[in-house]
Amino acid sequence: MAVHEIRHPLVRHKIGLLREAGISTAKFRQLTAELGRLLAYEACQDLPLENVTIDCWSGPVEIQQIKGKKISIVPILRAGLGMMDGVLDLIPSARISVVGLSRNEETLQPEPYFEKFVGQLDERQALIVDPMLATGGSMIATVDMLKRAGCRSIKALTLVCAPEGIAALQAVHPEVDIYTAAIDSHLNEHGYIIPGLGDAGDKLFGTKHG
Ligand SMILES: O=P(O)(O)OC[C@H]1O[C@H](OP(=O)(O)OP(=O)(O)O)[C@H](O)[C@@H]1O
Ligand SMILES: O=c1cc[nH]c(=O)[nH]1
Ligand SMILES: [Mg+2]
Repeated sequence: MAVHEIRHPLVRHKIGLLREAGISTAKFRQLTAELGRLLAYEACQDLPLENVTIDCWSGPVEIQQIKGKKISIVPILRAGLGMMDGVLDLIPSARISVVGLSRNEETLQPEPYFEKFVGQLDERQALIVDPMLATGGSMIATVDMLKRAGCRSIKALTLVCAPEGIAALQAVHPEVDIYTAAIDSHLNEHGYIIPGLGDAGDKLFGTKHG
């Protein structure tokens, strides 16, 4: 598994802004979508191209198109929705497969509550989006679900990863590449990433203050 921590100055700048305590819901949403867009740009770097001849105004011309596999964006509810629109800005025709998981605050285990996948997942590149990879449990469960549905090509886009979560995902699904804006220090005793962002879902949806 390759872990791509994106070093682009725009990504470094925006992830820094996102860490500010007291950030408004509007600003958190805006930056999360912008980072989703920048990470999607990086994650699509190796999509294969094919040459196609089209009718241009000046006559036939050979152009390049993305070949083969079509993309399914896979937001993990809720927080993954915050990145989804940014990814859709770049890939507006992508199909969307939704996974609902809620991390139990006591056990830190992901509890599934929703799954709705598009068809032909075996022919699609899945781009899972979730701002936080903490213990890795939610990402591992999502990859498990996608594989059970036949998906064979999966990438994970996250804003912040804990080293513990990367190791856990790597141990179970070594072929899944990660594209992230930051690899942080560690998890605290409550399973939160340090320094991290706090609770990304609550910040995006305005369900908790502070
Ligand atoms: O790597 P893990 O230890 O599994 O933790 C990460 C998960 O926790 C958060 O979601 P949460 O369950 O809080 O749901 P929410 O998005 O609805 O707030 C986050 O968005 C990830 O999905
Ligand atoms: O740091 C963390 C860990 C899990 N979920 C979050 O929203 N933040
Ligand atoms: Mg949450």
